Amino acid sequence: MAVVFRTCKSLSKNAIFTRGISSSLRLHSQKPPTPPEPLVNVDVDDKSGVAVVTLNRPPVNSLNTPLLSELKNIIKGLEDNKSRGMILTSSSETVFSAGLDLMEMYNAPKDKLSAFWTTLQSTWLALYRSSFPTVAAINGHAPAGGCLLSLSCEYRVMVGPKFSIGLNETQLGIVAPPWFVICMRDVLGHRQTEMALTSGRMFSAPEALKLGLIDAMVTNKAEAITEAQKFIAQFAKIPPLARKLTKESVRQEGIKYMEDNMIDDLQMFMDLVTQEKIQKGIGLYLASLKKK
Ligand SMILES: CCCC/C=C/CC(=O)SCCNC(=O)CCNC(=O)[C@H](O)C(C)(C)COP(=O)(O)OP(=O)(O)OC[C@H]1O[C@@H](n2cnc3c(N)ncnc32)[C@H](O)[C@@H]1OP(=O)(O)O
Repeated sequence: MAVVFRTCKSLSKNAIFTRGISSSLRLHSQKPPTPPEPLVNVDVDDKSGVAVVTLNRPPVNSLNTPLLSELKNIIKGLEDNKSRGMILTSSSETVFSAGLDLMEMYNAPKDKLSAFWTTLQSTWLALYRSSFPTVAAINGHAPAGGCLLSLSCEYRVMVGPKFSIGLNETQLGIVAPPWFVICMRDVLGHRQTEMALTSGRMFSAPEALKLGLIDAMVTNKAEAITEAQKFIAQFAKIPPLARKLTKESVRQEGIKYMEDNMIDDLQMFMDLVTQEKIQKGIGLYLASLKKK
């Protein structure tokens, strides 16, 4: 193949060679393919040093391994550059994130399942314990893993009233792992978390505001970003090290849970998701989404 490529390349600079099913060699004269859009975009404001991190995986920003991996690398990059803050939002007009990509969990080989979950764990930990202030500008629906990402930030501004947010796992017949529970309990307290999680209830933005699941409701994305910037600006005069250590201290339970239980948590996920009845449930749910 390498020899073929070299020979052909000399014929035309923009030639791409493909082998068809019949193994015949075909030559297409065409421009080089445009690189794929990044799954996550980052835009750092020169003046404030605040990064707007935009999930960009149409149509619904479902969280697959490559997206999670990109998000983790971006968070690490922001850490290395001593970021002043991060605003997490979506390029979609209606969906912040549809949560975990169910295709990653459906009929997947064990090595892929395992890579998916460990990437989710490490991305979540990077976000949850990040030293800089984090805000979710929730400009669309945020079910399940989408809600988890926003709960892992320090402040949530949501566009309302028509979008919804919540950890709906039980409605799907799956169980939110303990660190999802910790995240929700951090924000809602024990009683409301129990009520929300056992029912898998999704909340409209006004309901979420009343409950304290979000901190502010606005009418569009631009306002959400402005509110997020205002929240982050409050920390301009707080010494970053004191802030970081305090955040770590307040979030100690979740951080420690993940650090101490990564392997058990992976095992729990694998045991649950590979069960036949769970697979069947995910398949039916996916089919119902596609039928809509
Ligand atoms: C086992 C332990 C694991 C526990 C943890 C689980 C956490 C999770 O995050 S599980 C995922 C739960 N997510 C959901 O329940 C959300 C499902 N999606 C929706 O409710 C809706 O898609 C939406 C409200 C987010 C958006 O609605 P909209 O009308 O704009 O779009 P749709 O037509 O429904 O979807 C477009 C397209 O995307 C596919 N899709 C939607 N969500 C997911 C998903 N989470 N994973 C994979 N694919 C998804 C949907 O099937 C459509 O596909 P087609 O274009 O092929 O029809």
